[in-house]
Amino acid sequence: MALYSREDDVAIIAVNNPPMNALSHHVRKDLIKFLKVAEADENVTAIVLCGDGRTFPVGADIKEFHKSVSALGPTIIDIVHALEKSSKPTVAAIHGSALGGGLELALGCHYRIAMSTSKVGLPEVKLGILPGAGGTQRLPRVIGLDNAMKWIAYGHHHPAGVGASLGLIDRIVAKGGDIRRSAILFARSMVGKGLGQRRLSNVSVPDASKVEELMAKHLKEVGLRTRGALAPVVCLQVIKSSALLSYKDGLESERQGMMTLLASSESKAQIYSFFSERQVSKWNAPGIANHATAKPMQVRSIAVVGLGTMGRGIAISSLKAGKKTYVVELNSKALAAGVKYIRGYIETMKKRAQISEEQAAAMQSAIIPVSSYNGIANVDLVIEAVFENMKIKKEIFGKLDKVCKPSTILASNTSTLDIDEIASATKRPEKVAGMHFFAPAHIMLLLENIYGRKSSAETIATIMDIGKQMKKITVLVGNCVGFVGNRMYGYYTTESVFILEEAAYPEQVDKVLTDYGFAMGRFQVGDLSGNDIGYKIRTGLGITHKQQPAGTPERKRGVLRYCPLGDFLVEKGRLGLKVGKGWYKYEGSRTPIPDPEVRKIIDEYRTRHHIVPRDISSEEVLQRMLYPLINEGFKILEEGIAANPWDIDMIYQYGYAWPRHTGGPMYYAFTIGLPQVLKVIEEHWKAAGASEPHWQPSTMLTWLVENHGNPDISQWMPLMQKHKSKT
Ligand SMILES: C[C@H](O)[C@H](C)C(=O)SCCNC(=O)CCNC(=O)[C@H](O)C(C)(C)COP(=O)([O-])OP(=O)([O-])OC[C@H]1O[C@@H](n2cnc3c(N)ncnc32)[C@H](O)[C@@H]1OP(=O)([O-])[O-]
Repeated sequence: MALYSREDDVAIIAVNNPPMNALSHHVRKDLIKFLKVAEADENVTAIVLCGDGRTFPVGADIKEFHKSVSALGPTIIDIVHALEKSSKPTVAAIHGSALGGGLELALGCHYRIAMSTSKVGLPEVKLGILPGAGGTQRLPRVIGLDNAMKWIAYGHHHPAGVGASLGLIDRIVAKGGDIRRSAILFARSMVGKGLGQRRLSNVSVPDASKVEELMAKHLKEVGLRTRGALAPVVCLQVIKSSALLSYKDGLESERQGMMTLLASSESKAQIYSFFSERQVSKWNAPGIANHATAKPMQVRSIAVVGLGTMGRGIAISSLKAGKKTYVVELNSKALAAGVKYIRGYIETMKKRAQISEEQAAAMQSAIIPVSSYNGIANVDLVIEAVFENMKIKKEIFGKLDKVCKPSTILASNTSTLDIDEIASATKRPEKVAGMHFFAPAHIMLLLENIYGRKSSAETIATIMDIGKQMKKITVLVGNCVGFVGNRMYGYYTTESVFILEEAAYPEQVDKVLTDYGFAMGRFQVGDLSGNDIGYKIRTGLGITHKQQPAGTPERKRGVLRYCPLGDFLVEKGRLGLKVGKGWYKYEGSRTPIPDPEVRKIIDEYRTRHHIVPRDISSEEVLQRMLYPLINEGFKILEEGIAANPWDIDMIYQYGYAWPRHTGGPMYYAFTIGLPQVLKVIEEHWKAAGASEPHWQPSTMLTWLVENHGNPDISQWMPLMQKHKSKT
């Protein structure tokens, strides 16, 4: 709803639809109604539009999308035009965020004032759509075509100050000021001033003459940064019409663009992603607790043990979350180097205005370097980030268990090792869990938290809460080798080298993946993170080429098919970008260059095994790269390691750069259709059999297809639970 009140001669229309004042149908009806009241009331000389509670409206009600109510009149554009047409000055009073349809309402107003702390933007492209209430036509008229293309094609939230510098915001109210009072005074001061040029539909686009060069520039950039996503391109085409067509015709092209995008599978995937980002925080650990039943422990101090690349990033995330941060290295040189890096990075963030002077000073003084475990006896949470070795980790956990106070939670940043085994080195397994950050930990948004068999409800609630305080997309999963992300990824990399054996070279496989939307292909990612990481894991499993007794078939490990090409690379020193060569060669930049040396290694290997390379379609490459990963995702769901498909999809979007406009591996399977995915998996399983167990179809996938065909992704787990409860 919206509320109407008057302050003497100024009408105040306040949107009141907690938590974010989304412009649901009932709100829209109230807004039109109250605008008519204000317009008709002779005692009213000006109108202020604002939001109650946390924020100004943050846009259309996304929950109404794809429901008939979203199109029910009045629409947001109707309200925009009513605000603009008003004979009395209309002023938008912005606090919190004015986003999407909310900012479009403000663009309907004759004036906009905002709190200095507020944010403004048109983020619709992140939902796979475009600003559909005049934003594509009105924003360019205020901030120019160039800026409008940037704002809309990428959908960032901009500080109000930036909006003011571009002429979008007419007055900034300092922190602590009263935005509503300021707006009333401002509105009153505008009474009697001409509104002609304040009606944006009357104004022309300032840099319209540059439309072709700007279009070319932004299309190129969008092509590089949003890899194959439809919405950014359609946004640019529609914004272009603001420079070439009348306001009315421009609006029509906006309406058509919106229809195209709303009907696209991409926008459905991105809207699914919007709600999934929020769903994952509603965690559930079956048989232990869930987000509603468990209470987190208060954490004032965090100790990070090990200041390698991961430890440094975790320490910075802890400092950004306002925690007293103990940084631990037993070796004084390593301690000094780690602290130096962290202090330097804080200064860099300050220079980039990512944090304020005060925040930087507070972070600097919250760093406590420590060179013995005794120094962290009283911390609330320890996050261990040392070398990936079980023996070393158990030793450290054993020592921490002895020195830390009983309430201290001990978490490991391991990316694959068994949490229960680590916990067994302590007398407090209920206080042990995994917190798997992704490199670089202070940049990557994903935090994969792992609960062990004995982790307590409070321990789980606490690590989930810390993830939220670090502003991470925090996903809770159960304990198994490789947890969710790396467990699935293992089959992605396994199949990739099988494809090299049979038919393709690294650059061909990677092109299929980047065309699909990944920022980088599998082999380029291997070179970036270091091919020796995978080699160490294979060495730990005893399966690398070098470790095999003489006479062991190169392409077999017991009954399992094996491909040693990745081993050959590492054994030849081709560790990746860090040494200038891996699956590609690198000549002074991060640009991967196909290397004839690698082709030679692959060709010689094929010759040795009498493999005649065959043609392979992009479709087959894509299916063989993604379907084993999806199949494993279903196995993870049936085992209860992940509670919901969106947990997996958020892990892949925020940890493995899975393209957002396809939703993630599980949502992608739903888009393709589970019967089709199962059919392909079964064909490979029939062909490969026990030598390639990653193609053995998941029981859950098979059951869903046989009993429900392609049920909506939101129904997968309820259907499974119902089935299980009957059996
Ligand atoms: C014509 C027009 O051109 C078009 C068509 C449009 O306008 S399209 C719409 C364009 N607008 C957007 O894209 C902005 C979307 N919102 C956000 O980006 C964020 O909310 C936020 C503003 C940055 C705050 O983040 P937060 O972290 O502080 O809180 P939260 O957890 O996210 O949100 C708190 C709760 O509010 C819910 N919520 C937030 N925005 C919503 C919206 N626009 N519609 C419906 N629900 C919304 C959210 O699901 C969560 O619910 P629950 O989980 O508690 O049940």
